[in-house]
Amino acid sequence: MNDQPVVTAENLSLTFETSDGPVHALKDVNLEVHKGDFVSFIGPSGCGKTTFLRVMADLEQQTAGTITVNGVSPEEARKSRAYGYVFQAAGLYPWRTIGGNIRLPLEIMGYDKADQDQRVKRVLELVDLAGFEKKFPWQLSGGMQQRASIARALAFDADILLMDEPFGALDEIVRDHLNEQLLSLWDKTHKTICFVTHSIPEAVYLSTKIVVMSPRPGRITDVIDSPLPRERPLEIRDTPEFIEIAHRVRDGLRAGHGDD
Ligand SMILES: Nc1ncnc2c1ncn2[C@@H]1O[C@H](COP(=O)(O)OP(=O)(O)OP(=O)(O)O)[C@@H](O)[C@H]1O
Repeated sequence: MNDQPVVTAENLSLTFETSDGPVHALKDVNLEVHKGDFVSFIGPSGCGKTTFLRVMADLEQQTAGTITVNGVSPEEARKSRAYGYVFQAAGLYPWRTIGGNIRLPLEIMGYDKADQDQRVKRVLELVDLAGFEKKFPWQLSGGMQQRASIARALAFDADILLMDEPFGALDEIVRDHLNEQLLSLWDKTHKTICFVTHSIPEAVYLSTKIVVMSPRPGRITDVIDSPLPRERPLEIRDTPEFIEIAHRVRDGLRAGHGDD
């Protein structure tokens, strides 16, 4: 694993001023994410998972502390197209085909037509949707739509994929399948992935690093570097090593609740 830091947050805090008073969405967050890491953020609602992803992506600004992405500010990283962002809802435009949806950011960024065609084809193959380019979103299952939205985030070769609970709305079997596919995609593309989830098994199955968070104020309570191998069949979830990490995550989540 490469040791080059992709994200470095130091004493990062973000307080929202609201009519009900200040909301401490993030308080003194310290974290390093390395190139090629698969990092999951797990914690109860309101612990700042989405806010942290949004700060990385330059969609929100911290009120104290520092953060760098690829060694520069989130704004500079955004301008150099360092990120792809995948949301909980696939967010595909119903009037555009799957290919048309993936092509949209490429059109906006001014890629020429031949380059667009080649990129759309490549990312559809990566997410196992070759042949679905001309279909409309409503002709695909929920899981396939989510894969299309991942393809859209991959199309312009961002090295960092920010994924905010992308599989949260899907049933467990579909989710298992997408988790396997996501790991294989991560392996093939060497991306750095930051992934928000509420699911302990999902976090443990996917991650090289698990960041456990707690609310009020939003903070990190544990960072677990996973000892699991990179190669992970779904059955790994029944092994003692897997169960031990899952226990540690659960304990971290319980301890955070106890602070309320
Ligand atoms: N724009 C905003 N204005 C005011 N408060 C906000 C804003 N965005 C988030 N918050 C508050 O900041 C805290 C952290 O929110 P955030 O969405 O990051 O949590 P989360 O861990 O992602 O939660 P969930 O799992 O429910 O998505 C919450 O208390 C939330 O209400």
